Amino acid sequence: MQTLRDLGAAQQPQWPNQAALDAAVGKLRSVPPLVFAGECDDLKSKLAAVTRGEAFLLQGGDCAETFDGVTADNVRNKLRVLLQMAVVLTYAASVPVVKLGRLAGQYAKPRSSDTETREGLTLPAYRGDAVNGFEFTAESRVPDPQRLVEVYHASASTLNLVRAFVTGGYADLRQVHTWNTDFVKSSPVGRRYEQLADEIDRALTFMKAIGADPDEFHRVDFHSSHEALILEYEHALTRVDSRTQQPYDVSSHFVWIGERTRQLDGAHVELLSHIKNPIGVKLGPTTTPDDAIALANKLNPENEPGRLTFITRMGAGKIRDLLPNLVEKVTAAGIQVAWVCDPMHGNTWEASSGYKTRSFEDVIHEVQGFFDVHHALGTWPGGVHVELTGDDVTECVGGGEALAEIDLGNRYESVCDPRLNRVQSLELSFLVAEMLRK
Ligand SMILES: O=C[C@H](O)[C@H](O)COP(=O)(O)O
Ligand SMILES: C=C(OP(=O)(O)O)C(=O)O
Ligand SMILES: [Mn+2]
Repeated sequence: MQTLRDLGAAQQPQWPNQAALDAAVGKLRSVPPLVFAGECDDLKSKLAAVTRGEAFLLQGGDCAETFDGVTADNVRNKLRVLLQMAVVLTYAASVPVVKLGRLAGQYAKPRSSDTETREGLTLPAYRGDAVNGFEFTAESRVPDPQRLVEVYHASASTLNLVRAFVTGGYADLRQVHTWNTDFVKSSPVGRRYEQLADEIDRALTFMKAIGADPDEFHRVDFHSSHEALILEYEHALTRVDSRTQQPYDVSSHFVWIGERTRQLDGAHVELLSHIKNPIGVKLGPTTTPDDAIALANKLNPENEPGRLTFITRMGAGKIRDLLPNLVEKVTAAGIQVAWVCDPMHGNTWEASSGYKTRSFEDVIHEVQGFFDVHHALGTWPGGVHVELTGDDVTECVGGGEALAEIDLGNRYESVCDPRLNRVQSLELSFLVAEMLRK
């Protein structure tokens, strides 16, 4: 029988011990699903609204989650900044915002190089906590399939807390001020947010006065997503839904195929073509319109709105040249797709200190280019996909706090790509809200 790996699967770990892999996969096949297929369908209908130009997607979280990062503070801070950004976008632009965390499963990383060399020592590259350890020792860098079981448990803990927050009152719109308390005095963007929160308070008081049900504001819809990279993991967590008899990848509500694994005949496209979740594909600067059309035909043969999201990541200097032809041809082919901008992955560079970084200004330029291209074509700029954290890290330069290259070492905590910090994330949301309003 042909296996997924026979199809040519890019970016897979070389597991050293087949018996250990079989045991981990066996365990994963027996565990309960992390999400319910009906929830995936709900998200799909929300993404259909994005496709129709009636809603905007905010997708964000770490480049790479870590097992050590599964703490209440870390999860809460990430959720909090996403809720604040969503409020800014919804209120300032009067557009419904679909909230999608890049979390509870984002543990595996594709890499440019299979190895990493430090001071003359070459070891296998770190491929995310799903595969091996970040620590630069030969022992830690050996792929260990037991980590896949740990990914499941880490994802379950994260999702459990997120579900508690979004349904249990933390995400209640009447808490708009509370999300900002430790922040407001220290930054201009915090004060700007506070003014917006005051306006929301007044609007809520008004709505209550005219008889609206305050419980309407008590909970928010929030979904999970990650890159479907490790085939054994995603396949083991694919289950047949008892309602519809259709297969769903129950590791997450939404999964996407990365830029490095989107080969039309490759294993990732094959696997995701068989599941019913809403899915995404990253499209980098080498993508031709024919590539995109062929991917859409294979991944969404019924052309169902909400099923497929194209996440473009061209780079700030290229987007105005490359995106128009892509969007124009895909649209002319009648393809139903949500267009989302990842302004991070085309804009990474190495600072002289050796830290991988991105400039906030490049990020904004790419988003502005994305809006301008869609505006010129009459298509809908459907959302943003960002690497961010709720903490005050120093990983991307620029922004209102004018973080400089020299500051990067102060608090650089990412194990893979540099993330926007809390201030930069909120600033981005105000700028995107302005673009949306226009
Ligand atoms: O997050 C995306 C990729 O895994 C990452 O950009 C690859 O980084 P690398 O070029 O350091 O391998
Ligand atoms: C690997 C990633 O991106 P891309 O596939 O676009 O390079 C990512 O989103 O972290
Ligand atoms: Mn990344």
